[in-house]
Amino acid sequence: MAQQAPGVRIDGLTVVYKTPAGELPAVRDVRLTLEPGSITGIVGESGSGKSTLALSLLNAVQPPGRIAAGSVDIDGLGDVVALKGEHLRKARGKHVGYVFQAAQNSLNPLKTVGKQLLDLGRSHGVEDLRGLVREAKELLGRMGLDGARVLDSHQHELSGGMRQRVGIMLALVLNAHLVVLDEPTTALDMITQSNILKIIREVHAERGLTTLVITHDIGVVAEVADRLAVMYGGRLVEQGPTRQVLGAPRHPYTKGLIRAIPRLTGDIDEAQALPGRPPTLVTVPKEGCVFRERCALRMDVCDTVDPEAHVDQGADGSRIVACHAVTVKEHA
Ligand SMILES: Nc1ncnc2c1ncn2[C@@H]1O[C@H](COP(=O)(O)OP(=O)(O)OP(=O)(O)O)[C@@H](O)[C@H]1O
Repeated sequence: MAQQAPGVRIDGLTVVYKTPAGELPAVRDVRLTLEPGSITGIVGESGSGKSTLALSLLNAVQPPGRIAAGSVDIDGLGDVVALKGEHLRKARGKHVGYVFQAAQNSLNPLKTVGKQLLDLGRSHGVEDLRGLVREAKELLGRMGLDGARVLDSHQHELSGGMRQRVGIMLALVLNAHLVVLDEPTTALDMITQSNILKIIREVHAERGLTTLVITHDIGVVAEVADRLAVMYGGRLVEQGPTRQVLGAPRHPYTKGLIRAIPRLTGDIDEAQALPGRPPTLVTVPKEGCVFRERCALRMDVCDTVDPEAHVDQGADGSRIVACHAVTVKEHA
């Protein structure tokens, strides 16, 4: 089954939002490859552009946003940026399963979960609707919920954590082989979160999926992802195999994120919050390095030249870092 997992190649992707100050990029010139069968985590603080990037995988960026440049090439689908209308609708759900960040609120309040499940199945031409319900119950059961009861419930009868799990079920139930999970576990306590991440990993392996997990919580990525991409101010600043990036981070922003998490440093007294705040669309620098305002390694060149992504090919996959200071130090 593993051969069904699609590869994804995002190249030169720029997504802008219209603001009173003009069209400003929330995602800028992003290049990212999701290897077939891998789990990739994208991590970054609020506003770094993670959700916008995730929506682009479905060509689902809504006005006032638009994809201004680049391509998202998915095996079996082609460039989704060029897909339109019915082709696009069919691709969503069937080829690309997704849970949006707002999953907790995205259920229709007037219909039971079961009715929405049937609507989803019908809109994608599923003939075996009984099979679909069976599958949904099975997934909900694995996530610790009473499937029959949940399917009979309306949104208001479910807690935030239950809705989140319903969102994950809806992302997986149509058997899409590319799955995008945006903040899949934010409403959950630590034990339930860990449990859900374990299930996501199991289902990923059983079905031979390619999975993208978006989160602000580097601990989530540490638990679930094979590869990690770090996003800041609409740019990908570091990428690599999760263990390597967490064990030996190279970009000053990645180092700061890791230092801020007691769970990862192992010592609550040693955790240090990252100073300063992430930029907004308006305050993000238009030229030079997007991270320089918060960076201890800032040099003159950072003010004017956007650092290029530097690629090192390793046995476990490439490590990529975009930082002048790192490049100067490591390649002096
Ligand atoms: N509809 C919109 N109109 C204008 N600006 C937007 C819109 N949606 C997002 N943005 C801006 O784009 C930037 C990226 O937002 P995005 O939601 O992609 O980031 P994120 O990393 O997913 O953050 P969060 O975790 O808070 O959702 C932010 O500065 C945000 O304010």
